[in-house]
Amino acid sequence: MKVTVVGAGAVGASCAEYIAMKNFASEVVLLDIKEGYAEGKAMDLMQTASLNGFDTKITGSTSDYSKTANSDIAVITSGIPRKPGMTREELIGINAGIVKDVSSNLLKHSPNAIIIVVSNPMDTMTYLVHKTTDIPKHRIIGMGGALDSARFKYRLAEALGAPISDVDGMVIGGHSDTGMVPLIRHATRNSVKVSEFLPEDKMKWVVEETKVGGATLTKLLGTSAWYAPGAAVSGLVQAIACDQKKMFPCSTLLEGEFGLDDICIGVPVILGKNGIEKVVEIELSDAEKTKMKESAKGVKNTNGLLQL
Ligand SMILES: NC(=O)c1ccc[n+]([C@@H]2O[C@H](COP(=O)([O-])OP(=O)(O)OC[C@H]3O[C@@H](n4cnc5c(N)ncnc54)[C@H](O)[C@@H]3O)[C@@H](O)[C@H]2O)c1
Ligand SMILES: O=C(O)C[C@H](O)C(=O)O
Repeated sequence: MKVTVVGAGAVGASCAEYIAMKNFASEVVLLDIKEGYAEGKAMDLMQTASLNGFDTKITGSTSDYSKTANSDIAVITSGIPRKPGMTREELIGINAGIVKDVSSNLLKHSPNAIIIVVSNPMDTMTYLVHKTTDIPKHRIIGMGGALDSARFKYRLAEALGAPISDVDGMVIGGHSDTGMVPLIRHATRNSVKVSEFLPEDKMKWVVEETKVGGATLTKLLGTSAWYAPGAAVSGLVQAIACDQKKMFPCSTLLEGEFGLDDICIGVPVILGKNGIEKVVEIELSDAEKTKMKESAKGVKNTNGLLQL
């Protein structure tokens, strides 16, 4: 199993590290445009192998896509991150060109690869890959919901005063400060609905903190987060590489599901060796449907800025 990660920055390197630590891939190639940067990150990570007990071979490449040839999975993390006060949507001007270029280069050398898009604004970048390549939709996956759901569980555990392992929950919708739809109605502590434990105002707090989870970290760090994003990507890569048939919320092209069309947005999917093997059309309440529609409107507005 060969995995390429384009962009050896904060998220790319974190993602390569988690993939290696989980020890399921034979090879991870990091690629970046900064001279020597990916090679340096790869060497540093390889020097953790004996300490952390993994056998995954990590190599680096400066812009040489021949090194990525025949990758089974390719992750796109190349592009600029936001700074405090910015929205993810403001990154479109620079990142759209990068993502278009990178996906085309990747597919020249790995025509059968499954592509995981991370660069922001992620739902629009996923749509861009769909529009500018000719690969089937089940091989184009946007990562956002897995991360947002992890943040949701973090906030739920905090509000409940419970260990995170007791908590389950999912966030669908667009990966944006206003577009996320945390499904609080479905969230549970050990299969008991959280509404049994939390008052309305606490649940509202959890939802609002989840939606601005990325912005909160960006304010603290001066740039956007990388540990949880890297871990979330590694979870998707492992589900595909190990054919786990796991359910994650991912951004995928919808053609009528959830009443939405011609849009990539976060919905529950089953991930296995073929990429997205199924969109799981869960029943939404009227309020959740309205939030999903509003979220889709926001993503479509951003898609409208693409020069296709
Ligand atoms: N979808 C998500 O949940 C999620 C989570 C975190 C970050 N992100 C996004 O991921 C992207 C990367 O974030 P980061 O913190 O790693 O940024 P970073 O600046 O640390 O790393 C980005 C890297 O991309 C490289 N790069 C730029 N253009 C390139 C090109 N054409 N080819 C190859 N490499 C190129 C840069 O040299 C840099 O090393 C940002 O757009 C950020 O918003 C998304
Ligand atoms: O917040 C960001 O800009 C990066 C990423 O989308 C995140 O949610 O951490």
